[in-house]
Amino acid sequence: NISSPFNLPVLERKISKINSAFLAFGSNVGDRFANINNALSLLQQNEKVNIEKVSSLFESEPMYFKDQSPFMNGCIEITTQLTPHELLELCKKIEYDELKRIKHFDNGPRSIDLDIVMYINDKGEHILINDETLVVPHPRMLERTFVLEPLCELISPTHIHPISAEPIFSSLQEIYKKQDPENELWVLNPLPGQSRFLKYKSVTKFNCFDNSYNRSLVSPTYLMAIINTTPDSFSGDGMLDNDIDMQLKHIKELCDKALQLSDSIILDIGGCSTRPNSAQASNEEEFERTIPLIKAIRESNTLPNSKIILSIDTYRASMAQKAIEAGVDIINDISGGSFDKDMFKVIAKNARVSYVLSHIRGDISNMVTLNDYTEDKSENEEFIYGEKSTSSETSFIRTISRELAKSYEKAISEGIKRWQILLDPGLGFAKNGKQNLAIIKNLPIMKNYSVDLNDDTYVSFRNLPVLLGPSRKKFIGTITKDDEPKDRDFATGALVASCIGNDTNIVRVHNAIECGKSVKIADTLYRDIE
Ligand SMILES: Nc1nc2ncc(COP(=O)(O)O)nc2c(=O)[nH]1
Ligand SMILES: Nc1nc2ncc(COP(=O)(O)O)nc2c(=O)[nH]1
Repeated sequence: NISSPFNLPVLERKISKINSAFLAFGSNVGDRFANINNALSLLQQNEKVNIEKVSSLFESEPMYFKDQSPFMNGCIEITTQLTPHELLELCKKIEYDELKRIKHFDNGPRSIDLDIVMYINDKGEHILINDETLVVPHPRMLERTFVLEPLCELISPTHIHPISAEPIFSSLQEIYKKQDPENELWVLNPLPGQSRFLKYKSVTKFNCFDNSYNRSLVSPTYLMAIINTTPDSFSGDGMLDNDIDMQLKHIKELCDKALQLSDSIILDIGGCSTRPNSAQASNEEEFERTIPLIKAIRESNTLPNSKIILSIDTYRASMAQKAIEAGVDIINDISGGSFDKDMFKVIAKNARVSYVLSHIRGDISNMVTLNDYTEDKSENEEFIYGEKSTSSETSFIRTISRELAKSYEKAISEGIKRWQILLDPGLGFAKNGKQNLAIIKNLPIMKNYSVDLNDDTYVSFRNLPVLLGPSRKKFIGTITKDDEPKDRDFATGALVASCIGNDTNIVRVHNAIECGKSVKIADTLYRDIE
């Protein structure tokens, strides 16, 4: 387990707001994720450096010299009192002295590479350097999607490159328009255990009808199967008695069928119903219903464990910690960290565990009364696809996104890394039926949303995976006149296909066998996946 280097309490954050710099990191030798985490940890430990932001994690085929392993890349934003040359010295010291990098040849394999991409002084001016040891901005940054893509998560869409005098966003768009496979990237969510990741690939497609270029997912949608061990889940599929053998038998049948259509399956174990106004299970009850089953799944040698990604649906920090110790990969928290103040700290301490950050207002008992989004209280500058947006058409989805961006910023400030986060707009959590449909329809806008939050913090949802959970919810039954949740699977399948058409990364369903077929059809139709 790599301890998170960023879980310094806010008060201890170093005052180093003099200059800022953007660094690119890369690794393609050894445990790439550990190398990167260790390098960032060593940077953070320097008293003249403070890591302000970390991008998503990317994987890409090697550029220039092809005959080597795929690289893991990303970018960070730091504030620093070091000069550019002192910063270069620190990067080299970390690469060679601390992490024992051996340089074979230019563009060759490396355990870690830290490059200065841009350096900006306290007046906000780009520092330009071109001497025999250092060139800033990095001379090859504008030809590298593995630098520009992560960088565009950290800078505003209007950020101009000091040499090209073009917005850096535009340079990236121009590379993508070439539609060259060499420039394609995978986005990764790390999972416990070396080389286990959730992976998503987007490519740029030309739309001949309106001559536009759009990015869309081409990797398979992940199926998250709900394993309700609560007796009172609204969908009535709770496995009443905690009969582990019965549950394992059900899970085996589920996996055998579902894995005929996909390479992996996420099992979301839930021991506490979050149906509106439902009575909340005690800690003990939730523990008894979930942890023994998680352990039994991980200890089973009849289940296809290498293809099973385990999630626990809990808003309790203590439960999350116990589930991580029992072998869970993802914490699925419907509360966005708002029900338990310790949740973010638990996630931050487990750098390889992923976390579903959901939008909600209020709590289980009052969220149904909190779905008034008419007042667009945005005093923030908001962007959609990099363009400023204030239109009333997008007011609702911008409000959801803005509130979720504030939860995201709080999670990051408590040490969670961007690459751990999956977003969920929370269908049915402080939303009525029409609003749930509006979220699904406007999902591409949320995925391409960014905002300048008050304390001049820029948050972008670019590349963050999205999970949607429409399955068997009341808004479906209202439309199809199905009072019984179990009768809503066919309609859920139709809705799941629309979610996939709108670029969702993961869908959470009750009937994983039947909805797994909707996922397969939709992936084949929208993502050209055989
Ligand atoms: N995908 C990918 N390919 C690469 N090829 C060469 C270099 C060498 O970069 P340098 O010029 O900064 O040493 N770095 C990468 C990399 O980080 N990712
Ligand atoms: N990430 C996520 N988790 C969830 N957990 C429970 C429910 C409530 O539905 P259930 O009781 O049928 O599980 N919905 C969600 C959801 O929409 N997203």
